[in-house]
Amino acid sequence: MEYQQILNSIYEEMSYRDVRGRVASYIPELAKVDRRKFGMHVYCGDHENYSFGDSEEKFSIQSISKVFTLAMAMRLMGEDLWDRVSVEPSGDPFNSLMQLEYEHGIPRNPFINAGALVIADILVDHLDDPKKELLDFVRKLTGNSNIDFDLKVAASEKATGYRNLALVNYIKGLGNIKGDVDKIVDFYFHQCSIEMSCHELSKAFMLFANRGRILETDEKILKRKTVKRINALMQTCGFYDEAGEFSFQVGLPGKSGVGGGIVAVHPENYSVAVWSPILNEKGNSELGMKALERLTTLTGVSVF
Ligand SMILES: NC(=O)CC[C@H](N)C(=O)O
Repeated sequence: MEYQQILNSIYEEMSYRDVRGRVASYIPELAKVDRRKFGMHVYCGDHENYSFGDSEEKFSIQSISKVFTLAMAMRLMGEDLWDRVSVEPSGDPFNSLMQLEYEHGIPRNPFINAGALVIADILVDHLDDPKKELLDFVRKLTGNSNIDFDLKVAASEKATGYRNLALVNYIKGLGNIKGDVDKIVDFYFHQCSIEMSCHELSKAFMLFANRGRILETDEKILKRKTVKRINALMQTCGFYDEAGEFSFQVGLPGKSGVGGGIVAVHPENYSVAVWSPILNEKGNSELGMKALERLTTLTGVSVF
């Protein structure tokens, strides 16, 4: 079967009516999103794109942004980065504080909130205008200069971001945050608020399926070793305490966000983004996971 046929059958088979979860509400602005939204985009190459549903509609990428900031931090710090953040799955929810105390403020991995806040500290420390440089980076990967923050979402998260404030203060107390905590959470809330469509996300993530090169321009952005490391981290840590289940069902490295987006890559082959805002109890898109399971089952292609 061709990719477009496979996507068509996933779209026909599946609906928001089949899942029981809820749209994220702890960030009030996200609760306003229509639960019926559902889209997917597969990016194989410049002229090979396949999609269905709401694949062109922008949504809040939330924790998917942690992959972009990790890539930027690795470009700045190389292997020294691993003195500040570890590379093990946490087995705990994304916003957990538990492990920090007995692991001396070194977060388990860069994709839980604790780790992403340490990465945010590094970017705020190294860059003159970190928000602008992050947008420039994502715009370059997609070739799309209109990618931007959703300032309402950033403000909404700031107003309710008690756990993230607790995390950043706690890690600072344990000595692994250098900068000003308000600046760090401000950057973090903005990175999470970036709005992108499935089309744009799958295009951006071709970087990790194309040996660190931007597909359209062939510009080399990341070393191959860096791509290997980031894909390995997506495989083992991209879904927090559901990383095993995602590997088991889908069999691709990937990253989710509480906006209901999931991006996954098949290294050296394709990248796929899916969006359905209904989340399961682990904070990952319920329909999105099911749709990706169908994709790798129907194509017969996964990394395993
Ligand atoms: N898993 C997520 O997407 C969480 C991101 C969200 N901005 C938070 O910090 O809670």
